[in-house]
Amino acid sequence: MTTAISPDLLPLTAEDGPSGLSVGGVPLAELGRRFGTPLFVYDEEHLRQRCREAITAFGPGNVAYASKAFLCTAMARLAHEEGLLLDVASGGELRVALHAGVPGDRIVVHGNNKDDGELLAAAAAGVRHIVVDSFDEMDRIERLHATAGIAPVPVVLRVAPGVAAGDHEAIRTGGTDSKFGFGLATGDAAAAVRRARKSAAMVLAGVHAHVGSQVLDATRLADGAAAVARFAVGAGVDGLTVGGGLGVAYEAGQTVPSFADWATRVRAAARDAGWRGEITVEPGRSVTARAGLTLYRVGTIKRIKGIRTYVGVDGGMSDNLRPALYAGRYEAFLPRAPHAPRPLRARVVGKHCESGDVIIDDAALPADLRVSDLLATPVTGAYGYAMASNYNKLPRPAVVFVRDGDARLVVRRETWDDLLRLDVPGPGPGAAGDHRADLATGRHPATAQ
Ligand SMILES: Cc1ncc(COP(=O)(O)O)c(C=O)c1O
Ligand SMILES: N[C@@H](CCCC[NH3+])C(=O)O
Repeated sequence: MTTAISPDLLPLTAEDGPSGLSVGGVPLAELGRRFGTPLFVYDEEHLRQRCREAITAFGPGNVAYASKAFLCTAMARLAHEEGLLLDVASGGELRVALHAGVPGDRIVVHGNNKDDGELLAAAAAGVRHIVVDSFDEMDRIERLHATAGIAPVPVVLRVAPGVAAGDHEAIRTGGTDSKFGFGLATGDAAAAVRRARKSAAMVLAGVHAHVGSQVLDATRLADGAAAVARFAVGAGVDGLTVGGGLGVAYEAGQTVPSFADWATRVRAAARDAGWRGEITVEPGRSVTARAGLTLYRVGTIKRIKGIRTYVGVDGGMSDNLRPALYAGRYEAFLPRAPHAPRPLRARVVGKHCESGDVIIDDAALPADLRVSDLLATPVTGAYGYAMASNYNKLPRPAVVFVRDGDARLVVRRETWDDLLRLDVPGPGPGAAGDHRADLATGRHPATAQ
């Protein structure tokens, strides 16, 4: 492919100008200089527009943003301001949502293995409902009701519908052979409904299914919805959530269903199954992916004659794990020349100590690419920062939201000092003696009383 980057992969406000490509009215070159690289840049207008499109398609109150795709205080606030509920999948995500000011009754709580602390925090926050995933979780909720005095909690039961979809094995969830949910085929889902109805600790508020993520075929999303809707109708349950999973285009030419297509397909499937109520969804990736891009600085270009060219950038698998984990594919462009043809083939790699640290296996790039160029990978707004790590002790990047010519830092870059903040101080350089910290208390044995 020698063509320029497709506008379909760029955030909605992306625009070419004398300083190269800008997003939200701010040139990417300026963002790279001001905030450093690697940098996650989000088009705030794009994020808000996707939230609105989802609500238009499914109706107010029927869309929960799956915060696992990308969460920080600013993102939780934005989704809440736009009228979305928040789907959190751990006590940590719940903590961020509450910190952002999202009221408990706008939050739904997921997780296949919630511990007592997470369940207590959810109950204390008065969450809209807990999505219960297992009989062990029911035991736990009943015990906490009996011993910790938590009020009966609204619960939605997660069902494994026997429909699994998604572009990689690791992100398919809805099959019967899955760690998630009560199997429909096994009879566990029906048993879970009976048990929830009898329990004094739970108020049954609905059923839920999620077939998988990065699903490009709306038929598969509809199949999952049909299976869980049929079950809900048979069981006489009132609420129906059909999960998230709507895919996005990472490369030019991929076609993806819109929120409206998704809503139409899922509604028709549920109606055919006899469902007459509202349908709730939990999109993550489809809200944030294309709104975000990553800026890197090119540091090395290694040409191996007759083999290939490696382009080394200043991030890698610590800010985008998707290529290594799911063979995720991306494109790249130079913000200084967004319309440039891209005849150069090269492998874009990170700075981590392993050969699997690949961002784009076979990227198309402009021929005049040089060291110190700013390079952008679009469609990194979902599961990029969310899965970032400190591998090789790389500080995690900063995140900025851009809008109407302003850039707002929403997550600051980690510093080298941040990399030490969890380390338990030892006896200090040069001190003799036992360097082992007490693993249970976190104190050095010499100081333990
Ligand atoms: C239960 C549940 N809901 C929603 C989502 C969000 O999925 P996506 O980001 O694919 O929309 C996920 C992740 O796949 C999930 O596990
Ligand atoms: N982390 C995955 C998606 C997981 C979906 C959450 N259930 C990805 O980047 O594609």
